[in-house]
Amino acid sequence: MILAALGSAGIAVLDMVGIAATLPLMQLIVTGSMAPALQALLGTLFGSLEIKSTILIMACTVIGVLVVKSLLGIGFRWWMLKKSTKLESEASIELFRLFMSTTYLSHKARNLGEINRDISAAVPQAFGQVAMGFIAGLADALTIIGIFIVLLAVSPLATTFTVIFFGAALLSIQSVFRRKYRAVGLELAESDVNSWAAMIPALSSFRETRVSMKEEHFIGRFAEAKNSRASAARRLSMFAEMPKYVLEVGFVVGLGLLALLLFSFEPSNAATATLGVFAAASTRILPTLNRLQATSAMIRSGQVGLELIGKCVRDLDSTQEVYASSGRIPQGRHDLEFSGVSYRYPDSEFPVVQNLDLDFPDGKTTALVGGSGAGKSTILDLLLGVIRPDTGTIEYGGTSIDVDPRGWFSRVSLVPQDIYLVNDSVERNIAFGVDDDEIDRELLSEVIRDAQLEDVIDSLPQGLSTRIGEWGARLSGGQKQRVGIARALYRRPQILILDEATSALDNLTERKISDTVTALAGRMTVVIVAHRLSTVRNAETIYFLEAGRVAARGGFEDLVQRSPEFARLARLGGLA
Ligand SMILES: Nc1ncnc2c1ncn2[C@@H]1O[C@H](COP(=O)(O)OP(=O)(O)OP(=O)(O)O)[C@@H](O)[C@H]1O
Repeated sequence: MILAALGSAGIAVLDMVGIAATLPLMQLIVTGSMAPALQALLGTLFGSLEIKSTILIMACTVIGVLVVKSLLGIGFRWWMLKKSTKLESEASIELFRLFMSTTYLSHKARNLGEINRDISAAVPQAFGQVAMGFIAGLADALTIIGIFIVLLAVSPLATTFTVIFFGAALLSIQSVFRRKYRAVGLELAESDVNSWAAMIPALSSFRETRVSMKEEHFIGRFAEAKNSRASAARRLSMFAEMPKYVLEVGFVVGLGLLALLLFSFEPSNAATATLGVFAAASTRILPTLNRLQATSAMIRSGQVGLELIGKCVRDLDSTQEVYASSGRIPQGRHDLEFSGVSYRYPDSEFPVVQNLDLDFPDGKTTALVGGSGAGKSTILDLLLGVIRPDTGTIEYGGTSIDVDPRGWFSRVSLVPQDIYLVNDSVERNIAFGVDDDEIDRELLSEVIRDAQLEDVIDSLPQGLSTRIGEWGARLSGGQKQRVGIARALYRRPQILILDEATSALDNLTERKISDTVTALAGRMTVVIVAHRLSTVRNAETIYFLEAGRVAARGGFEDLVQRSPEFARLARLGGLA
């Protein structure tokens, strides 16, 4: 910022020199004479000169100064753009990093459209418009001040008049447009969120949108947002340009009034020379003033971006979670234990899970079942370590998982119900988030075997390199789940968690996936969360949950005997 201000000041000084040099040139052209000191200086430098040669030397000096100023101006602009675009990309990266290190709960409460607006639109608005605007405005303001200092030396009367005249014009323009710029900035930011809000649901639920024939509804909402953006952008450009026309008229009127003033108070020769200098200065002042106006529009509308980022950063700062790696999670394989765990969501009145004691013995399969709202997903989030118990402990091999979150994350792997598959190769979908040259081919083959994916890959046209479409569109539900299991296994977890991983599958496919998981038994601890009891039939221990508490615990047959509610559900599922 300091360098930018210095650069702007340097260019303003050159501007001053350029304008100052035009004064003796104008005097020479109009009156045929110039200040004796300057005449003496030229005499010392070039010997005695004819008037034509003197004019030529002075004209060359003015042109030289302007050329140097322009070249420096281009260099300065290039340097500024380099700095500001770099800062802008750094700010976007930092904001993305903040979004990625916020707590899981605060992330869940966010809106994707707003995240996109903040990173992709508000940051450029704040940097491109506000920061760059301030620097450009500073350069222009300094240039104008510099020119006025020179003009003040030429004619204090004319300068005072010009300052008052243009100052009043500028202030009135500002007072008319000031609020409009901000309102337009708000509209631009709002329409960005709205266009996303129309696009995301339509594209994410393409099939439902098609069958329910709601395409036009979403296209209409998108069009509304885009039209509102176009109208706001049009108004912003117009508001930014409007002052130009006002100033142009002001310039002609101002020059006429100035001529009147000068010719009333000064001899006509001197008045003509002064007017000439003012006319020359005005050709420089006018575009600069126009730019200053446009910059002010840019800054005001961009301020909305700055405010959005400020709010977003304050909010993110208060929800940042540092996931340290202390290396304290014990090496090797151990049991996982919940003791007296209770948890209440910040906005819920009562604890969602209460005083839970759960054991997940090493190498065994443990299942969590229960009706909707029983607390299964909450327990799973506690187990993953993305939320923390209010009371009680979760320990792995006797060490709380809280003391080493990163160490703990490296031991667990999750197969969610809706696996997010990207439109990329099978290979990249399994080794998710790993650079190509770092993919461990041996491990890849191993997990493909373990997830019983070999036949699927053999049937694909380009095998492992086949692109599987957005959300794995080329694959069946069961195949997607297998890719999900392979992805989870690629991380070599000690605890594999399946969250309703088979709930959307038909019985036969569910059976196959269950067999795949059963085949992993003994090699790792498996935790299955399910509604459907058929999925958990083979689990060594089943926790039957009701309203956040363990209603019953045991093997499948054991629970059918001991829990009437469990037995009822098993009968409903044709399992008892
Ligand atoms: N982010 C949240 N904020 C407040 N309450 C929540 C939040 N998430 C879940 N709950 C509440 O906690 C309770 C348990 O929810 P949870 O999702 O753990 O149940 P579940 O057994 O997994 O249900 P389902 O089988 O329907 O997914 C529910 O009453 C739910 O409304």
